[in-house]
Amino acid sequence: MEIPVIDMEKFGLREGSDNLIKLSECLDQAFTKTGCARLVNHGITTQQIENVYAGSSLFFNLPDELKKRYRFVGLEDSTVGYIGLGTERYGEKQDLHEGYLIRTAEDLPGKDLTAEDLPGKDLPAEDLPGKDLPAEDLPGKDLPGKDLVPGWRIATESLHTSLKILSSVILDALSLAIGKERDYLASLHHSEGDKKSFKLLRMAHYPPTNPDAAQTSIRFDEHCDFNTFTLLLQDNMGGLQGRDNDGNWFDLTPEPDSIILLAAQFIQFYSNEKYKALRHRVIIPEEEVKCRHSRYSIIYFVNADGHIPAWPTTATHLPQPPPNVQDHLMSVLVNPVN
Ligand SMILES: O=C(O)CCC(=O)C(=O)O
Ligand SMILES: [Fe+2]
Repeated sequence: MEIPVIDMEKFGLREGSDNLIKLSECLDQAFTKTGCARLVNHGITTQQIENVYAGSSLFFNLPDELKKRYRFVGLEDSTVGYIGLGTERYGEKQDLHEGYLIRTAEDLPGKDLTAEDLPGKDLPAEDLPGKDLPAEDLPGKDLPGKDLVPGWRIATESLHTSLKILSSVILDALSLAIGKERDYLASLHHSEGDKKSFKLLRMAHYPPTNPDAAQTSIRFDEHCDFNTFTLLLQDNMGGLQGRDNDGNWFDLTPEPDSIILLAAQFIQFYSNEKYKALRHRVIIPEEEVKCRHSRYSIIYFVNADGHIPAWPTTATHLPQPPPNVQDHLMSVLVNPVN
């Protein structure tokens, strides 16, 4: 399966509407054909991405008791926090991923998480989790006794800002693609960062495993996303797959600096089913060196505001009246147990 490549530089991102029309045509083709695209020359630098992975590596390698302090408690009370290994399950198999969900970088662990918390607090900084990274890349390099993950927040904020800019261009182009005014989707996606916002950024970690684990487990079981569209960044470990219209799985292979764009449910419903949310999953790589290695990814879920109908009131194949986005999310998301 050939994944459509969209070169964002060609459209001069923030310029004339003519370019936006061209982008909307590319998105229309990509979403109609495959439900996904590979974005290149999107303006986000390798360094921005690597810095976030470095912080993720530092955090996810902390002991469980510490990570659980930041536990996600469910969408009703809060949309943010740490989701532990095995607390989300999408199918028969055991999911092997953990993640940290945020609305803004401020939701990441703050000054309350210091070197004092670490079991190995007397160790030199280079022996702290993430020691496989060069010392100058370590977000917590100013240890000991300081805020442990300031670099994670700073790096995440920078990446998040860039992802927001990219996503607003895509929202505008998709509005045109579904035959609406340019600002149509933006007007349904106002909220950002506040308690009501369901635009979420997830830092994900897939711990090392072994080839036999694939019998009973999977890194992330198949599903489609419930938001509008998803921007997905992955390291070079591989395993991400999408499912085509005939039910066959194809690889969404990592390529340096590219971002995978996935059509999700909201755009499926609001395009009158012209676009289909892409089913996807992350498998345990067959290649032993890869499956014995951690995998990191960053996923930006662009979602409409909580009070917006989850599907149009004109959709005849769906129950009417539609629930709002917030209630719909609550009903479909697997609520982590703890
Ligand atoms: O980590 C990945 O590559 C995929 C994760 C995913 O599909 C999700 O978080 O919805
Ligand atoms: Fe997903």
